[in-house]
Amino acid sequence: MHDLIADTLAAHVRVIQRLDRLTPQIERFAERAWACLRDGGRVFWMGNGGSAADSQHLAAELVGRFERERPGLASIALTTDSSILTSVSNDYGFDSVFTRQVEALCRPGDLLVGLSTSGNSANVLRALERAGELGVYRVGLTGGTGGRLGACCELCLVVPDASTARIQEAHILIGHILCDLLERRALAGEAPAGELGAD
Ligand SMILES: O=C(CO)[C@@H](O)[C@H](O)[C@H](O)[C@H](O)COP(=O)(O)O
Ligand SMILES: [Zn+2]
Repeated sequence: MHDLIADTLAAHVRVIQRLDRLTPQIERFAERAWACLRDGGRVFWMGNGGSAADSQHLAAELVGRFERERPGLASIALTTDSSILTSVSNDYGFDSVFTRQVEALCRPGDLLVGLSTSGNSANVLRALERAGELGVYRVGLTGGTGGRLGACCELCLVVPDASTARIQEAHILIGHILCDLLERRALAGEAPAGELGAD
């Protein structure tokens, strides 16, 4: 058991060390997300299983706070409303569970993040395709080969590892880096549109 724990810890560290190659893409992600929020857009998140948990975790960091006091940032996880999730799945099928919400909620200028470790979850891919038709900027977080996700996004961050768990651990680190960068921008004085006041 001791060796298994040591192996997992070592595998985690190896993946995290390889993430520096994604620095330009993380920077671009933060620039696009900041531009979206500053101009009154919203950052949406979606994914299945552990990636659903990551989606609501990261939306909560933006609406609430990450590490510093600052105004709330507009962010919504499409994974949280059990009535929407069950009714859309029941009436239209599980592959439509995010697409229907994208059609109802997303507007041009918004940003949608799809998290899929395989890059092949049909409900995520379908929603990203629809979001593209609606003028939404699309970011994919995936790993391994990237599956089909990259073809549905303007920006795709591929964690260089094949293990679902290691990819998820890298995704939440990337998400926390994003929250930190957005929080710093929010505190630098360039307020999001919602905080600019009535005139
Ligand atoms: O958290 C885990 C595994 O660590 C699982 O719940 C995992 O997220 C689920 O199997 C997902 O359905 C996988 O979907 P995806 O990442 O391939 O899009
Ligand atoms: Zn997991």
